[in-house]
Order: sequence, then C-alpha cells, then structure tokens
Amino acid sequence: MDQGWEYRWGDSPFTADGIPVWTQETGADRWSPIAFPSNPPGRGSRTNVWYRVILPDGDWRDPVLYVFSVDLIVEVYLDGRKIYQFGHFDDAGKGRFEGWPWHMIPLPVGCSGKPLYFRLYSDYMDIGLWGQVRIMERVDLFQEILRNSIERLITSGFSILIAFLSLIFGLFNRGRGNFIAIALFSLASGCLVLSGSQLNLLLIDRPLFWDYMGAIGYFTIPVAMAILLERWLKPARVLLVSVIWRFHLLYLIGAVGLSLMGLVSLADTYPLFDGCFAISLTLLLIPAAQVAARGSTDHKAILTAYAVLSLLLLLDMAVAHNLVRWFQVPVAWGALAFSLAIVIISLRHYARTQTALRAMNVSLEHEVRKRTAALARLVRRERQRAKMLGIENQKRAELEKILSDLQNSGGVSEANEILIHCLPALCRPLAGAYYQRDEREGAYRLLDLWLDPSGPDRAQPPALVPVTEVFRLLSDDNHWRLSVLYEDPRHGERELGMLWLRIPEARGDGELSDTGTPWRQLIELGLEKIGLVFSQLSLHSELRRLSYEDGLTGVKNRRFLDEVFERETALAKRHGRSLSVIMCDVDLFKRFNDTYGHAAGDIVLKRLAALLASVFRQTDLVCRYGGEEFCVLMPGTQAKDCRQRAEDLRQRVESESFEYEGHSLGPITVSVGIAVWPEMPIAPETLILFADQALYRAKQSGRNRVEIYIDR
Ligand SMILES: Nc1nc2c(ncn2[C@@H]2O[C@H](COP(=O)(O)OP(=O)(O)OP(=O)(O)O)[C@@H](O)[C@H]2O)c(=O)[nH]1
Repeated sequence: MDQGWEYRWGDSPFTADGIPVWTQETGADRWSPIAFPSNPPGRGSRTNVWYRVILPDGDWRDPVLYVFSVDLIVEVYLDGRKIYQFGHFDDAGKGRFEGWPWHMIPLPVGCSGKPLYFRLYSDYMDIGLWGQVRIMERVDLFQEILRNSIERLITSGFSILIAFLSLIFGLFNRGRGNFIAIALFSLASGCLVLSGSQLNLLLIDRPLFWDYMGAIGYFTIPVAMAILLERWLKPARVLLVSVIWRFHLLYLIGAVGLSLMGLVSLADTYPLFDGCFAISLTLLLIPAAQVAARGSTDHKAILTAYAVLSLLLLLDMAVAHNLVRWFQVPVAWGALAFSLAIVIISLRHYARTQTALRAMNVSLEHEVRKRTAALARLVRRERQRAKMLGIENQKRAELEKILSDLQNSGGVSEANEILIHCLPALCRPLAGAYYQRDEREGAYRLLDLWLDPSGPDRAQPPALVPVTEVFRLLSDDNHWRLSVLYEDPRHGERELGMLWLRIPEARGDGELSDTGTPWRQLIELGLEKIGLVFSQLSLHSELRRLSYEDGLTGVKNRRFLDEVFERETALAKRHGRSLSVIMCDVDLFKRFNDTYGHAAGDIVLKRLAALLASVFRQTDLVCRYGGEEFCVLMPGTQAKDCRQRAEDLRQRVESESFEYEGHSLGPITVSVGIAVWPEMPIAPETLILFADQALYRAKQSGRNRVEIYIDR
C-alpha cells in the first residue's frame, strides 16, 4: 500500500457513540496527500496525527493489514468502527510508548474501496507508520513471518551458542579475557537479533519485553566492540577506546534504568544512542586502522570484520531514521560473521600461543635438564674434590710420618729400607711398583709391587732388570713413571728408584683431570720431599764421613776412635766379649822426616795406613791416633790372635820398600803395643792407655817389636 495516503494533523473529536468525527466528514480539503504515512511536513510540536487510505481492490478470503511498525501508539477505524488498537489513548489523545512490534490488523471481507483511518500519537522524533504496510491473506502473513524469522532465529541461536562457548572457554582458561569479550559481544548481538524476530510476538506477546531485550543488546554492542578492540590493540592500548566503552556502558545502564523507572521513554533513548554510536564507530576506526596497518594478519582481519559490521550498523541506523529507503539490513549476519571472525582469530591466536608455550616448555625442560646435569656434575666434582681433599690430608700426614722416619734414620741405606717399606701405603689406593736403582750395576731392582696384578711382575722380572728393559716394561699410557731423585754431594743428581703407578680411572665424562691431576701432584710432591730428605741424609753422611776421617791417610781419626771405643767397651762388657787394642808407632820418624823431608814422611804414613787396612779384618777399626801413631780396635779378638796380627803388621812394614819420587827411602819399622780384655786384669776403658804403655816398652826395648801389656 504505497499510494493514496492522506494525513491530517491533530486529533479527531468523537461523537457520543465514540465514533471519530473525522471518519464521518465529507470533503477532502482538511486532508493532505502524502507518499508514505510517516512524518508529514509541518509537525512542529504536534504529537497527534491521522492517516487515511482507500483500501485497494482485492479478492481476499481472510485479509489482514500488515504494518511494521508504528510510532508510537495507534487506533485503526473502518466504517467509523475501531477495528484495532495498540497502546492506550487517554482523554487528551495521548499515551505511553508500548514498544515497536509488527502489527496484524484484521480486515473484514469486502472492505475494498473503503477508507481506513489511523489515529496516531507519538512524542518520538518520528510519527506515523514505518517500514512495510501491506494487505495480504492472514495465512500468507504467517508464512512470511515464519520465513523472515527463521533467518534471525538461526543467526541469534548461533550468536548465543558462540557466547556460551566463549564464556566457558574464557572462564576455564585463565587470562583468556578475549573470550569473555567475545561472549559479551555475541550475547549482545544474539539478543538484538532475537528481539527483532517477528515470531517472538506469536510466542510471547509482550512487545516491551522484546524491545528492552533489543535495547540492551543494541546498547551493549559498542561496549563489547570497544573492549574487543582494546584487547586486540594491546599493547598499543588507546585511551580513546577505553573511554568509549565506559561511556557506552554508562549509557546502557542509564537509559535502560531510567526507562524502567518510567522517567524516560525507551524509544527516546534510541536517537541519542544512534548519534553516539555512529560517532564511536567512526572514532574506533582510527586506532584500529593504525594498529592494523602495522599489525599482523590477525589484526588486519579483525579490522576488516569490524569495518564491515560498522558499515552494516550505520546503514541500519540510516534506514531506521528514514535517511535511506527501507530495506532489511543484514545486521544479524554481519554480527554473526564478526563473532565468528573474532572466534576463529582468537582460537588461532590461542592455538599459536599454546604451541609457543609448549615449545617454550620443551626448551625450558631441556634447559632445566641441562642445568640439573651440570649441577649433578658439579656436585660429583665437589664430592670428588672433598674426597680427594680427605685423601690428600691423610696422605700428607702419612708423608710427614715417612719423612720424619727417614730423617731419623741412621743414613741413606737405612732410609732406603724405610722408604721401600712405606711407599706402597703412601701410594694406595693407586696400584704400582717400585724399582730401586742400582748405579753400580746400571740396572733396576724390583723391590715392591702392590695391588696391580696386571703390573710388570706378571712376567716375574729378574731381580736385576737392565735400565732399557725397565723403560720398555714401564712405558705404557695407563701408568705414570716417576723417578725418585736426590742430590749426592759427591756425584750430583742421582736416581734412587723409579715409581710406577696406575693412573686413576677417568669417569668417562672428561673428569680425568679432576681425579688424576691431584693424585699426581700429591705423589710428585711426596717424592720431591723424599728426595730432599735423601739429599740431606747423603750430605750428612758425607759430612760425618769427612769429620771422622783422617785427611791424609783416609782411615778414621782420633775423634771417631773416641766415640767408637766407648761403644765397643760397653758392648764388650755387656756381652762378655773380648776386646783388643793395638797401638802402633813409626820408629824414629823424626829422623826420617829430617832426612827425607816432610812430604816423604806423608807418603810413608799413607802407605802404612793402607798396610794396616789390608792386614786387619773389616770388622776391626783402624784409626790414626795422632802424628805417626795408629790405633787398631779389634772386637771379639783374644790376645793370641791380636799378637799374631800385630806381628804380621810389623813384618809387612819391615819388608815393605818405601819410595818417594823414584828414590828408595830405606827401611821403615814400627813398634807395637797390645792390651787385651778380659785376659788382662784391667778395665776395658783403660785398654788404650795400657796398649800405649806396652808400645812405650817396645820402644824402650829397642823398637821394631811387638810388646803385650803385662801387669807387673
Ligand atoms: N811427615 C810427617 N811427619 C809427622 C807427621 N806427624 C808427626 N810427624 C813427625 O813424627 C815425628 C815424631 O817424633 P818423635 O815423637 O820424637 O819420635 P821418633 O822420632 O819417631 O822416635 P821414636 O818414637 O822414639 O822412635 C815428629 O818429628 C813429627 O814431626 C805427619 O803427619 N807427617
């Protein structure tokens, strides 16, 4: 019904029968033609208007007039009779907003060609009918409503489902605020679309209820959209976006609250909202476009979805405000598409984040494993170090003990015995062997072998192994070959022996240095100190030798005799063993010196000392008593044997031919005095004294003779 419409401002008076007077008047001068019964010109502050139209011809069985919709309340008259009413007119012809439902006005059969009158009241910006006005069969209308509604029911159902799923996802996944925002948007658009479904009124005939639902949904959309954008714009969060969603939230609460309280009409909240919404949509485009321009594909996709939905919403607003010709703007599909786009992008984003998190977890676990292994290695090394430290301390103590024993020993050979005995304990738990160097033989002697059954003893090496053979035997990568060196005062650096040690086993992770090096350092330090002690001992014995030896003849000197004599007399007494002393003096040596010179005298003394050494046994002690006088101590020798030896000496000297610088020095003789204990009744300590007396007697008796002490 898009032609033949007329309007007339104001409200008709009514007859006493309740028939509007304007429906009875004839003459068209008060009515003005209008293309569509909405917003006639010259409204001013008027709130009442009447429209009329001649019902077209048609062959209907059950005709109805379908109107979508009316601003704001309406009464419809045919033949002066009220056939339809929406809202309540008071006596002043005014009424309250009752909602924006679609209307089905039943028409009687045969109404064609008759004028149909609409009495309207509106304090809203629009006044009149809106959208579609059509006459059709009732059944066709129901079918069309069903057809139109299915689309909305499906899209709203989808939106609400998305809202529900997003809410669940958002609630059970901490930090998934995006999904809460999606849930809010989907719920808002779902409610908006559902409230616009025409089937609703057939189910629940409460237009205001549906309008409130629609208003809440509609007013929530900018809030949800801004929150969504705000989340996606992170970290470039824009103040403007946050201001916008807060403003719209306040508007939603304020508008719905005030309407429910009856302070404002819900209808009146729409124009202002639409204005703000249009501005907000445009403003939101600016930061969104900025981020999308330099953002990811996701950002660009969101902006595209946002731009499409914004366009649809703006178009819908333009239709609502008659700025463009009425048509069904597919806002429902736009909102659904927007929700789906956001959901898909969010899920993709979520999946990517999860994958990244998993990858991070894997790398973190890998890192943790690596660190743990490093820590375990460190702990093992520390433990090893602590163990090594314990062993080191113990070994140091053992070494100190060995060094002290060596220092307290009687000399190099005794120290050697101690070393051979102690070395295995010092080196344990390392397996090894010790080869002592025999300089005279130019060979090594295997003196000890411990712990190592695979050592060189398996072949049962001979007691003396040539140097080259030992080197061949001991040259192997699994063992250390360490020499024990010391300084000999007469021959310089000497090798005492060779230590052969099995290298401690590596742990298989390159810790050989951790286990091997301290061991080697420890042993090397020990051997160095041992070598030092041997050097000292060697030096001492050399010094001792020098201090007890007569420089000219090489036999022991008087000092040595004094020390040994004391010990020998004590031993003789303790064991009841005999002890003999011989005193021997060159005859007329002064004259000899005077005749041949002092140097020749020295030669004679040296020769005489050699003769003494060859005549007496090794166990006898030959000393130079002083000047040309010699003393021989003969432990365990009785008078008879002693006298025999003394006689042998005298004869050897007498028969010896002494020479000096190619000249014969003439005959040399010696006088000898003997004293023997216990065969003679004297104290052992006086043996030298009495032997000297006997010597004196020999001199007195004509020299070149042996005299034995006789107690007179
Ligand atoms: N060439 C040399 N002469 C020495 C050495 N020690 C002592 N004499 C000398 O030995 C001589 C000892 O002389 P006397 O004690 O008088 O005795 P003698 O001349 O041997 O006479 P009788 O002992 O009575 O036979 C002295 O002239 C000393 O100088 C020495 O180391 N070398």
